[in-house]
Amino acid sequence: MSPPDTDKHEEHDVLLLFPPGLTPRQRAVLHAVGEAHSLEHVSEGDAGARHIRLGHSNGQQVDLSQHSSLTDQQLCDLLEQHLQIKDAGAHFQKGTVPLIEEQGPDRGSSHARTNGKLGGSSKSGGGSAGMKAAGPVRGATLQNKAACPELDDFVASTLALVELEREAEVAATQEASLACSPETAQARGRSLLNLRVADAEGGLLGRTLLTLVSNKGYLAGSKAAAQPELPPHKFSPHDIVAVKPNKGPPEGPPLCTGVVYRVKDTSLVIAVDDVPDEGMDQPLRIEKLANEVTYQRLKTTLNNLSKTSRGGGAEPCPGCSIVDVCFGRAAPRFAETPPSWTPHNAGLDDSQRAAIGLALGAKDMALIHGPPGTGKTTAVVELILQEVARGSRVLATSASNIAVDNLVERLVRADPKMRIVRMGHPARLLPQVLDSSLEAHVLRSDNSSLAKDCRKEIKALNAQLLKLGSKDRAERRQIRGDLRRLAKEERGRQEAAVVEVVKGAQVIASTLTGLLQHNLEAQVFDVVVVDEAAQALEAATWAGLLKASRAVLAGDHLQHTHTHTHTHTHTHGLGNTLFERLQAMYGDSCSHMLTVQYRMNTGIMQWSSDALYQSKLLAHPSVADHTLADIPDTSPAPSAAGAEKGAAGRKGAAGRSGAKASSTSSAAKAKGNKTAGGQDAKQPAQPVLLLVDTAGCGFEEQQEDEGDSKANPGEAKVVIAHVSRLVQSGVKPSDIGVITPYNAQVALLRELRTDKLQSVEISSVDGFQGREKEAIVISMVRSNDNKQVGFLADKRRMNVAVTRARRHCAIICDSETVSADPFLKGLVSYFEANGEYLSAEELAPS
Ligand SMILES: Nc1ncnc2c1ncn2[C@@H]1O[C@H](COP(=O)(O)OP(=O)(O)OP(=O)(O)O)[C@@H](O)[C@H]1O
Repeated sequence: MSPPDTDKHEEHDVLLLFPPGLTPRQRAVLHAVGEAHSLEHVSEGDAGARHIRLGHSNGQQVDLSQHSSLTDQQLCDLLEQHLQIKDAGAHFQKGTVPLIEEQGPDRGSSHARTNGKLGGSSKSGGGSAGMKAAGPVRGATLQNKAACPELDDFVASTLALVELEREAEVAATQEASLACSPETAQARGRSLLNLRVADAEGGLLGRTLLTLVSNKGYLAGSKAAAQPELPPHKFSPHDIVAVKPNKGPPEGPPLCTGVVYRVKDTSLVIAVDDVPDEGMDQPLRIEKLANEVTYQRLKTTLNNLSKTSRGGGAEPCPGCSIVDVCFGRAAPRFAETPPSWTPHNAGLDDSQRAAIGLALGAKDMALIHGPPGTGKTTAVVELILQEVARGSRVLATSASNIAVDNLVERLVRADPKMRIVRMGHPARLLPQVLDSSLEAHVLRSDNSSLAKDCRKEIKALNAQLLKLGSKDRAERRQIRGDLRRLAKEERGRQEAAVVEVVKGAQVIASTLTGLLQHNLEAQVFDVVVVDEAAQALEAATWAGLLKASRAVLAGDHLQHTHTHTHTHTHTHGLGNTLFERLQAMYGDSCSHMLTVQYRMNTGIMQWSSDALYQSKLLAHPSVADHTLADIPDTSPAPSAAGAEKGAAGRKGAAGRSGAKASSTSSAAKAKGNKTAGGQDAKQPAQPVLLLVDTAGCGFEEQQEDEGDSKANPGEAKVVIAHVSRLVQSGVKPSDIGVITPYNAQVALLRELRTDKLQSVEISSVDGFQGREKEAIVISMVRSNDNKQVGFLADKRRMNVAVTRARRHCAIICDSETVSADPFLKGLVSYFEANGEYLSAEELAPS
C-alpha cells in the first residue's frame, strides 16, 4: 500500500505533522518511535484538533493534516519515507506499546481528553491500554504551597482536635446517662433496663456472645425470639455498651463492656471479651458508651505519622514516600512509560482508562477524581484487578462500611477466585459479603477446627453455668477456670488461623477506622486504594497510607464530605480531607477526572457540570435523554392549575410575589421531550427539571422547639403534593427520593406522608450520599425576611442533592430567599431557564 499523496521533500531533517484522526494506538507507536530514535515528539491542541509532530526539531515541516486518518501501514510507510524509520511496524506488532491518550512534555498544560467520544473503548488491537500521557519526564508539580502544612504542625493541631472531639463525645454520653434518671435514659433510647442473660456462646477470637432479653415477662425455657418485645431503643450494631446491675448507681462501674452484635425485636446480642465471674445472673441494664477506641487509634496513627519525620533512628515505614508527597517534600512521580494493561472490563470509557493508567503508573500517589455517577468505583475495581494481576498486594479501604462492602461485592463478582478478605465485625457487614469476611475465611481454614471444638465446650460450660445457683460457688469457680483456659486455647488457635488467612490475601478490605482496630500492624502492602477518599478524615486516611508504598485516592471533593465530627472541630479543620488538600496542592498534575457520567439526564447534569466541574462532564448516550416517560407505565403528568408552556425567563425579580404564570422553557422541551433515541416523541410524564416557587405564598420557615433544626410546613405540603403527582403519573414511590438539608423538615415530611407514599424515601443529604433515584424532590426550607440561607449555601451539599436524580429533579423553594446567595441564585436561574416553572399556589392551592 502506498502512502497518501504528499509533497516531495528532502529525506532528512523533516518534521512530520500528523492529522488529528490518529488512533490512540497509532499515537502510542509514534511516541515509542520518537523515544527509540531520539526525535522530537510533541502533541499540541485539544480533543479533535490535536496534532502530533514527530521528527527533527528544526527540520522542514511536512503537513499530513489534510488526511482525516491513516492506516497503520500508511503510517509506517510515511515514517520510512520521511524519517528513514523502518521499525515502526515492529512497534505495532509487539502489542506491548501502551496506548496513550495524549502526549506532551508538559502534562499540566495538556489535560487528557476523551476526544469528544463517549463510552468508547479503544478498538485497537494488541491488548494494552495504558492511556495516560507519558512525557519523557513524568512528575507532578506543587502548585499551591499554601495548601501544604508542615508535618509536625499538622500532627500537633490534629491531635488537639481529636482530643477535643473525644471530650465532646464523652461529655455528651455522660450527660445523657448521668444527668437523667435511668427511666429517662431508657425513654431517650440510650439505655435498656431490666434485662437478663438468656444465652451465652463463644464467638470469633474467644469473645462471648451474650443474648440479652427482657426480664419483665421473661418466659423461662423459651427461645429469645419468643420473649417479650424490648422497649423502643437506639442501640444498633457497632455500638459500645456498658453492662451494669439494673439497680446500680448511674456512675457505678460496669460489670463489663461489649459491642452490640445483633439487634432483634426481643433481644440484643453483645460481644464481650471477658465475662465477669460474678454479677451476670442478676437483672441488668445496658448503657451506650462513647467510642473512645476510635479516638485512641486516631491518635496512635498520628503519632506513627509523626515518627516518619524524625529520620535518624526511626524505622523507615512503607508509606514514607507518600508522606513526602503529602507534605510537599517531593512531588508525585509517575513511571516514564506507563505500564501496559489489558482491561478486565471492556466497557470502560476513555476517561476511566486514562485514570486507571495514571494510577498504575504512579510511583507514590495518584488521585482519581470521580464526579457524580462517573463510575469511580467501576474504575477503582478495575484498578484493583489490574494491581492483583501484576502481583501487587492491595489494601482496599474507604471511610464507610457500605462503601467497602460495595467494593468487595464488585471485586468478587469480577473475579470470584481473588483472595480477598473483608476485615471487620461480621455484624457490620452486608450479608452478601459475609463469605469474604475474615471470620468466614478463618472458619474454612484447617487451623480453626480445633478452635471449633473449644467453642463447643465453652458453649456447654456456659449453659451449665447458667443453671447453677448462687450457692454452687466451688463448681462455678471450677467452670470459670475451665472457660478461661478454653477461651485462651480457642484464641490461640484462631489467631493462628487469622494470621494464615491475612498473610495469604491478595486484597485486604477494611474501613479506615477498621484498620485502626484490627491487628494489621505487621502487614505491608504494595498499594493502598482509598475509595470515597473525599469523605474520610485525613487523620483516618493515614491509617491506610502508612501501610503501603503507593496510594491511590478516589473521590470527589466537590461532593459532601464526611459527617461525623462535632461542629467546633469541623470548623477548625478536623473535617479537612487529604483528597482535597492534594487536589489543591498538585491540581490535575497528579489527578485524573472522570468525565462521562452514567446517571443523569443531560439537563440535570449540566448545572452541576457548569457550576462545579468546568463544564467537563458528558452524559453517556444511555442516559443523556432519558426521562420519566421512558419508564414503562408512566403517563403524562396530571396538570397543575395554570401550568403554562411558554418561553423561559418570563419571571423578573420584581414579579416574585403571589401566584405567577409558569412555563416550560424551550430548553426543557428540547431535553425533556426526547426519547433515548433522540427523536421527538411522547410527552414526558414530568419535565426533567422543575422549579416550584413558594415566594409570596407566606410559607415561612419555623425554628424547631428543641434543637437547631428548621422546618417549613407550607413548603412540606407542596412537596407532598408534587410527590403525589409523580406517583399519579405512574412513577413508583420507591423510585422517588425527597431530600432536605434540615432534619426537622425530614421528620415533618415523614409525618405528612400518606400510606401510599410510604416507600418514598425522605432523608437528609447525607442519607442519599452515593445513591440515586429516578426522581428527586428537593425541599430547601429556608424562607425568611432576612434572606438567611444557612448551610444551604454549601455548594457540595447542593451538588450531592441535585445529582442523585436520574430523570427528574424538582426544587421546591422560596426563590426570593435562596437567591440571596449567589450560588443558589445560579441554581434557581438554571432551573428557571431550562425547566418548567410552577408557583407553589398552582401546585397546592391553599
Ligand atoms: N464505562 C461504563 N459503561 C457503562 N456503565 C458504566 C460505566 N462505568 C460506570 N457505569 C455505571 O455507572 C453507574 C455508576 O458507577 P459507579 O458506582 O462505579 O460510580 P461512582 O462514581 O462510584 O458513583 P457515585 O457517584 O455514587 O460515587 C453504575 O451503574 C455503573 O454500572
